[in-house]
Amino acid sequence: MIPTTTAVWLHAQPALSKRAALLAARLVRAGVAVLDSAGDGPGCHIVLLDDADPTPLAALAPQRDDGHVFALLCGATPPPAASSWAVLAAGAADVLWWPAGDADPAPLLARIQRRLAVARLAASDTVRQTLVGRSAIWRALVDDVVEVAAFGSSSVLITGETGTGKDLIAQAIHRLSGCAGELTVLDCTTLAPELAGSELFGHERGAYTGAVAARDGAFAQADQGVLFLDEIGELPLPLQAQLLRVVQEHKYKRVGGNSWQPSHFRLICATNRDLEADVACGRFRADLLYRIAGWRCRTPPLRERRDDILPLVTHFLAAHAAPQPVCELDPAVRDYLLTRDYPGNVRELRQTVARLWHRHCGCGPITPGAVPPDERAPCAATLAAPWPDAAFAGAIRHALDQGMSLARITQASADTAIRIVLEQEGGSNQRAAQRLGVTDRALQIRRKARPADGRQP
Ligand SMILES: Nc1ncnc2c1ncn2[C@@H]1O[C@H](COP(=O)(O)OP(=O)(O)OP(=O)(O)O)[C@@H](O)[C@H]1O
Repeated sequence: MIPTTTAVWLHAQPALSKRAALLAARLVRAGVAVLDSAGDGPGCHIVLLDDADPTPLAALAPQRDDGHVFALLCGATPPPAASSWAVLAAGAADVLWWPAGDADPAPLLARIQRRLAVARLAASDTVRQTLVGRSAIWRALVDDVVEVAAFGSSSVLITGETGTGKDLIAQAIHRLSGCAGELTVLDCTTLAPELAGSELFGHERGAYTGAVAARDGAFAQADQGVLFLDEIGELPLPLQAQLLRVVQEHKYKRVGGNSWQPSHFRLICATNRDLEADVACGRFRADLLYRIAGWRCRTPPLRERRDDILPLVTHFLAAHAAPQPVCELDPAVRDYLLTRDYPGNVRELRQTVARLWHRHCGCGPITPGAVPPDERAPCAATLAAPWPDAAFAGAIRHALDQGMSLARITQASADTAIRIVLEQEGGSNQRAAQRLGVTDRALQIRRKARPADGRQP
């Protein structure tokens, strides 16, 4: 049952107000607090729509990026697939056919309950303090990871460039999955072909020269826990074949042994390779890929989530500064960190912060002198680069191609600048106004007039 402290906002197109009243009564009977349809706030939003026209979704429930909008399509027949997809594309977390106002709300309540549970876990200190990031793409990934970890048991394949947090995600899945056993980590790049069988499956005494005692392998160690095969894409083909049965049936034989040993483990694999391409060129077995990829996620490179740079910097600085409070950044240092490239992704950012920290001394903010001399040139070049640049012109060309007016483009540019700076300044209106060169009051008025300015235009 949903706690009654949970707000559920009910919105409906005018023609559906009777249906909404019936549904509200059912929800209240189920112990849910139903709030005024005119309001907006934290909690779940339920929107009743005429399935012939799903477009009013955004107007009825102000666009949210927390995945808490549920659409009920109220046509007499099941909605056409295109309507459902259109509603999802407009921002709904899920779409249900709602043929009658007094239908059983249990399916809807189950979905709301799941969303709220995922949101609670994703917002918990343990998750926020380890999987740091506030960009929409990162938060969506964390929601997915939390859901699959805590509410599923499938194998997970994590793909992504080096340094993007694959290892961290694997650790988080282990923590959140609530399994009794440990996280057993095996780096497939370190498996020597002649010892790999023993590393994975263990061996019996006398199985080969030097095997003076029986030994457990990774699959035995991972029993009741999680087995993390890092860099699975580097596994040689013969070893891939050996994994098929144990991954599918959760039983294996030790090297030199005859009996099947059971092992109940959850499998997580990670790679920075394109496994589909490897399958296509015969480097990776398709049958193994299907088995390890019960659920997949991709950790985005830092260049796709630049809004996460400052929160990550604060996170790494806090670790260096503890137990002292984290120090501020001089604006030039902040610009340097925000505009620099990070081919090594978060790992490189972490090392960059460590270098700054080691050169920083005394109290006060970290100043530009802390940036190592050999790293200053690209920064100066970036700052000296002309603006607006080709990327900006490309974005404007795209907007014009979409038929946008000058007013709309101007509006969207201002909205984007405000959104970015507010995110970078942790929501502080005062600091954001200072950076945007407007007064506090002017920014406040604009945000009030355009409440969506904190989101993607
Ligand atoms: N979202 C994040 N929050 C906090 N730290 C992070 C985050 N993402 C990555 N890191 C840090 O960056 C470093 C690299 O992360 P990790 O080892 O998980 O990356 P990876 O994708 O597994 O890299 P590789 O493919 O090279 O093994 C680690 O020190 C990790 O703690």
